[in-house]
Amino acid sequence: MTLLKIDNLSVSFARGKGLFRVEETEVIHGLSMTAQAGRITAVIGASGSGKSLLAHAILGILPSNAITRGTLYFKGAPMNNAAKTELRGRRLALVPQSVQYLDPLMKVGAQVSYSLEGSNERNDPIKMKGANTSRIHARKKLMQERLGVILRKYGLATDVKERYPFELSGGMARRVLLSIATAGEPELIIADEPTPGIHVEALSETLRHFRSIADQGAGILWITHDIESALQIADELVVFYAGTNVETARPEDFTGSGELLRHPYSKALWNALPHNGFKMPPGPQLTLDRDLHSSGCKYAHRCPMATWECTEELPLLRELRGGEVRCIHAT
Ligand SMILES: Nc1ncnc2c1ncn2[C@@H]1O[C@H](COP(=O)(O)OP(=O)(O)OP(=O)(O)O)[C@@H](O)[C@H]1O
Ligand code: NI
Repeated sequence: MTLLKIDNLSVSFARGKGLFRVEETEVIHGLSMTAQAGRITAVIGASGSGKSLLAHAILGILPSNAITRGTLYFKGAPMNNAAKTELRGRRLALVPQSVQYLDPLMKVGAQVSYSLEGSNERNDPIKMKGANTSRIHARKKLMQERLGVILRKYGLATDVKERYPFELSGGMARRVLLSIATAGEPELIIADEPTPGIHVEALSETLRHFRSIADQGAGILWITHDIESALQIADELVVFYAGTNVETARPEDFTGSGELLRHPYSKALWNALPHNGFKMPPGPQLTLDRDLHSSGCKYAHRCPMATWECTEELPLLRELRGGEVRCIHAT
């Protein structure tokens, strides 16, 4: 089932220029992709390619000078800002990049309980309408039990709920972030770089947790720099380049010298990995500014296959060999 559909999303930032003029810089263009229930969709691509902005656009937390165009659908219904606020933390959850997103002045138990509340309306056997004291007690007990269950699920001892974020080790904090994101039983989880610089064991633990969350039916949008770990758990990989998606591939397409990949940038990204010998793509490294101001394919200036047609307009996303590609020359 398609949980999230992004249709032709663009994001620009408005900047005052002089007294009366406002200049718009478009950083995401023509982005179209989906996320499915029970599947992990990895979003990979270079720094600055727009991955985090995509997450923020979905959650409705872009800065106020951002201008968004295009349509986002959650289970077929268009999401306006009111819908995003309604869905956020309930049916849509974010696993943030860092522990700094935890409230430093609030005990862990309270923070996890807060997101448990999110699942109440859908999932509460003890109705609060016309509540009396015994119902309030019963509900409190139920919440404590649920809190215990979720902490145990992520290997956290019960006493963790009495701790403040600064009293957590790095590994514990990561598990707390996972508990918070999953406590409300969201249908779609957006994980923005949940694994930078963590050691191998912790990484494989995190990957296992995400896989099991997806196996239980939630959709996961996994935003990462780390192609290797994305390949271990993702059902499909969406490759970003300079603010748009250039390819959707299956994990098994990342093999050999990239001959199964569809877009020249995906091939270059794959071949630049250490075990593939750091082979860098030909052509000059462009600054994003120059990339963005060209109207055609954002990769044209670096692409060995580029022809003049490539600089005319942004190539449409098309289906190819069981995946998708945004390149007129791909076969
Ligand atoms: N508030 C903002 N105002 C103007 N430009 C912005 C703003 N936020 C992000 N950008 C620009 O949008 C582009 C995409 O940024 P984004 O953070 O989405 O990249 P990313 O792919 O998540 O990178 P990383 O892998 O480093 O996290 C960048 O070029 C960035 O400079
Ligand atoms: Ni980012």
